[in-house]
Amino acid sequence: MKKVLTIAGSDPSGGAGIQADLKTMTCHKIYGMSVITALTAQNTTGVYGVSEVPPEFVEAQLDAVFTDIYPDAVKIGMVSNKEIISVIADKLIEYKAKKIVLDPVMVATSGSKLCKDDSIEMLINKLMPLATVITPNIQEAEVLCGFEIENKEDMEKAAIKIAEKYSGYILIKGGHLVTGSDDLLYMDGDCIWYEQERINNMNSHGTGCTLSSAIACNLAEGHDVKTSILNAKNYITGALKANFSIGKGRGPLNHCWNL
Ligand SMILES: Nc1ncnc2c1ncn2[C@@H]1O[C@H](COP(=O)(O)OP(=O)(O)OP(=O)(O)O)[C@@H](O)[C@H]1O
Ligand SMILES: Cc1ncc(CO)c(N)n1
Repeated sequence: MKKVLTIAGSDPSGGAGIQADLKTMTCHKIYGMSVITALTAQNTTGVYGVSEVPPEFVEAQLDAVFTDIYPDAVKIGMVSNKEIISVIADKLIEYKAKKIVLDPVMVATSGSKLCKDDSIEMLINKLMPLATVITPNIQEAEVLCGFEIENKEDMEKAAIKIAEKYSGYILIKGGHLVTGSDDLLYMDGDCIWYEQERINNMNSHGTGCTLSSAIACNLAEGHDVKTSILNAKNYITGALKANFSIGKGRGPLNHCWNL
């Protein structure tokens, strides 16, 4: 069985963060492991509190995992401050971690901030260079490129701009565009569009976490980046189409739809 590690925040309501990642891994028949960076008090209606894990304890968790069960791929989600980002980058370098999917989580679906403004530079300079693929949504891509994105043409321009600072694969997710849910993969001047008709389902809490974990699972299985994204996109589409509906707000996906 392949092993994947998620480094992310906890969502006690089970739709996003660590919980979404571990469910996704289990439904891919992958052995999932988790290093928790922050506790959040959140549910389908919003984020009501965040308690960051001390960086030394993030470090202790990373040591515990890497010295015992070496992951075949790593997914990084919510990393909310500079100290935590720095410690993660140092440890990933020390343990020579491979196949790293970085979801630069900045804001929750509900609109709450999940990272401090002054940590973004550290994320760009220390963590992004280690990633095989980064998966910003539209809003996060806007922060990374410095201009507004309104359509697919803007997404291509944004990817070209982000590529000035980052040489790996860039997947800009189009889930927040009104026109459709097409995602753009950019690398070395090549654009690949993963086209998907918009599914009429407001229960999309945790789609970003789930997609990046599914990509990590596919990379761990030995698929290349393009195939991993195609498979992950099919998985997320199925999980949205399953039309699961729980909670009082924007509900989670049905992670088990494929079993
Ligand atoms: N209504 C939808 N129909 C089809 N695909 C969707 C829909 N909403 C999101 N997706 C897909 O889900 C994936 C995650 O995209 P999205 O832009 O929602 O990420 P995100 O904002 O990081 O997610 P999160 O809500 O977890 O923060 C992408 O592949 C996107 O295309
Ligand atoms: C813990 C956590 N990570 C990521 C997201 C983004 O969906 C969220 N809402 N919560």
